[in-house]
Amino acid sequence: MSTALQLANQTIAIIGAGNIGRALIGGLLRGHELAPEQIRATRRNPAALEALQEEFPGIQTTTNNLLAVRDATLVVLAVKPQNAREVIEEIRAHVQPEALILSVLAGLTTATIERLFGRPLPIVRAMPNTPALVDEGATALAAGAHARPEHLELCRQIFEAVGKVEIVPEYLMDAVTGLSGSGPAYVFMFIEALTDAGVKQGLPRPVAFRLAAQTVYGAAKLVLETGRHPAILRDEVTTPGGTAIAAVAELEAHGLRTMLINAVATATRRSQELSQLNNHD
Ligand SMILES: NC(=O)C1=CN([C@@H]2O[C@H](COP(=O)(O)OP(=O)(O)OC[C@H]3O[C@@H](n4cnc5c(N)ncnc54)[C@H](O)[C@@H]3O)[C@@H](O)[C@H]2O)C=CC1
Ligand SMILES: O=C(O)[C@@H]1CCC=N1
Repeated sequence: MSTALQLANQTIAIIGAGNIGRALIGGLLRGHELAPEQIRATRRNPAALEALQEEFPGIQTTTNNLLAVRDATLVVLAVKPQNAREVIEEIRAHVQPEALILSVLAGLTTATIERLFGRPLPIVRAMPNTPALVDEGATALAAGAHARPEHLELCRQIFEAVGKVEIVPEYLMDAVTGLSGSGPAYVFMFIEALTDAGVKQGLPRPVAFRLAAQTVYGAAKLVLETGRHPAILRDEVTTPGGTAIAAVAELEAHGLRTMLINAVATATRRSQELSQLNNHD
């Protein structure tokens, strides 16, 4: 029989508190279940750590990973994939035997992480995205071989503080990385392009920018809140013989859908390649 792990009882070390790590600290503290003193954050740049301390008063910040992990019950690996090996080799002898490892690293399997630690340990793999910074993240979680359901639940609580969570089998994490992990980049390009399009038609850039961003936000909200199929919602915009259908035909002619399908396939392949690279000694 497994017992639930309480977020309030955790001591959390965030190794590599950059964009994603910072988003998690914000979400954890806004949830009010955890005191700032229960969080230790590391990164390389002392000035950036000072800024983090100012943003989140009370958390412990250090450039010393060993100091951060020694009493941690949950260790979050949030460095870039290329720094993962050195960081794991540095901390592995100092991580508590019972600690849960939560990895947000793209393209590093739980089996590889376990091999780098050199012993069986509970690992949960997460693929969040940067809208977690404004509590609108989309995160997928996958359990490693030794993670128990209560470990997965604890991680779900952490990411639900900064957005929506899906649980998937680990083999789907590359696809998640291609879709929602990398997806904000595609949407930002879309907003930028839509802004340029408005400027080309004579709108002042700040006005075009606000209209473009709000259109993307509002359309996403309409899909999520109504639960209706996007094709039906699109049909409601396209007045017969009107403006929207003329533009839709143009987008179809230039292969918008195929472009996105291929872009996500390419990002998924790249995530698979990174997994292969990281699997080799
Ligand atoms: N940026 C994104 O949209 C997403 C990133 N990820 C994953 O999250 C991880 C972090 O990405 P970001 O936050 O964007 O990167 P980032 O570069 O903002 O943060 C990484 C941090 O790690 C620190 N670091 C590097 N070496 C270190 C060491 N030896 N000890 C302690 N800290 C060290 C750096 O100082 C930096 O602050 C990556 O593995 C990436 O695959 C996952 C999902 C989305
Ligand atoms: O581009 C990357 O590798 C990371 C993972 C998902 C988004 N950014």
